Amino acid sequence: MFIAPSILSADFGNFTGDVKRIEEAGADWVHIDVMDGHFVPNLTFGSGVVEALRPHTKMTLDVHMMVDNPEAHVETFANAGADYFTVHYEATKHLHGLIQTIHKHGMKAGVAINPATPVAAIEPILNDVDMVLVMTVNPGFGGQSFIESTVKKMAQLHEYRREGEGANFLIEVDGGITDETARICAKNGVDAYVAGSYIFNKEDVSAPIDALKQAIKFGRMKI
Ligand SMILES: O=C(CO)[C@H](O)[C@H](O)COP(=O)(O)O
Ligand SMILES: [Co+2]
Repeated sequence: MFIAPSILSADFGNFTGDVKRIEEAGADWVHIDVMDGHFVPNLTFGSGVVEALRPHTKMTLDVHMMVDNPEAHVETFANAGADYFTVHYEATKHLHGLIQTIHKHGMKAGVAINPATPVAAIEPILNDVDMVLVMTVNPGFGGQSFIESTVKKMAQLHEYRREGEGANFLIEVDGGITDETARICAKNGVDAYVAGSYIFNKEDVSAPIDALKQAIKFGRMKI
């Protein structure tokens, strides 16, 4: 299991300090939400934040691109030190080619699906990706509530991975993740858990990270 705190809810004036705090508290990845004000209404940050964080942590840098035309940014994020580069199915016309380009640049390729997008839409590329991100809220903002109807997509992906030949992707969830919702996701085969407000809204970030790990362990026993 991978716990991936989203720095969307961190202190924008002290990203390196907050990244050190989550690393010491046992987080595995840093989730970096890139928003362009077009694909989603919000604007956040670009590859400069990845480049600035890279020397300060050994954690995997998990970049979530909520932008139109993600093709234009593959090279800069690869050079900045991103490990996962996850693009939205809804944001590109040439998903298969984009996955190839991401791999050519030495990054792991993820594909994200919005709550209204079915798993069937990405089935043709499931054997080509390293991760599928099931959005459990509509993208754009932190602090929203988990959308229950997304759970069956986790189960479908888990089933596909178990039955299908050549499928080797991780399943990630993002949005409204708490100990309660993480337990539901864990029961449905999820590997990576993004949480922003649940972690950073607490004084002591180790308590929510520990609570997530416990909930996931418990949920996995029910698979
Ligand atoms: O991609 C995102 C929003 O589009 C964020 O990663 C996500 O919302 C995390 O925030 P929270 O855990 O507070 O819901
Ligand atoms: Co995200």
